[in-house]
Amino acid sequence: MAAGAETFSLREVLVAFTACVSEQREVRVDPYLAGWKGLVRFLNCLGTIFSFISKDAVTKIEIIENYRNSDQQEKYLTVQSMVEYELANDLVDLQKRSKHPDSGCRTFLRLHRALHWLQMFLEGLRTGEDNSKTSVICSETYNASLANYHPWIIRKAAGVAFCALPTRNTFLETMNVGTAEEAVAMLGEALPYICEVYKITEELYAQHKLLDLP
Ligand SMILES: CCCCCCCCCCCCC/C=C/[C@@H](O)[C@H](COP(=O)(O)O)NC(=O)CCCCCCCCCCCCCCC
Repeated sequence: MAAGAETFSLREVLVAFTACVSEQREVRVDPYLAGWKGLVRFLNCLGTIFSFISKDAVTKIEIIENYRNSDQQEKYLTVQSMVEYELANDLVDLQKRSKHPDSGCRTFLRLHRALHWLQMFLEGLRTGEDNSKTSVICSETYNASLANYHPWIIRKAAGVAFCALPTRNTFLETMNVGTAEEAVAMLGEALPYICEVYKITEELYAQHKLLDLP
């Protein structure tokens, strides 16, 4: 485990996702990115074998952060306002990546798909047997979700990296939220919020036919 892991608690990350949904049922971008940044820090604690994954996540987080720091920052306050602004101004490549290869909409979609994996993975961890293998939970949930969007070489590299994951109980303790039982309880509290963020985004993207953005 890399230095710094002991000062890090996954609770703060999950709390960020609980702050994502506004009273109008909009998804706030800043806490969403804060949640992902925390997950990336956690992933980095698990070892350098995961750095190709965290680098890609960081690239995507930074693309959206740049929009949040631009002249158009208020247009990127929520996922709803981002979609509305980019579509109204023709800022999204709908068929193939060309004029706007890094639109907020296509970049956010990549994180959104990864959130689906996260939701399934955390649920698998929460309900798994004490001595079950995190690597198995991880690869099963990855194959059922994100893998469908990844080329063979990425799937292969991901599969190799998953083998480095510790057992479920060690993994739960690495989360620094107390005992494995306490970590499971925290997952139970946090997961409905993550599911809600996922569901709202999925509905929005489906409504605008954006779920297959190149
Ligand atoms: C705990 C183990 C973590 C395993 C992570 C499982 C997810 C595996 C994802 C593999 C992605 C490989 C990197 C490359 C991806 C890109 O090709 C691909 C497509 O992008 P493009 O359209 O711009 O080309 N990118 C993506 O799909 C975005 C992937 C973002 C992955 C972020 C994963 C962060 C994982 C954080 C784990 C934290 C675990 C917390 C547990 C309590």
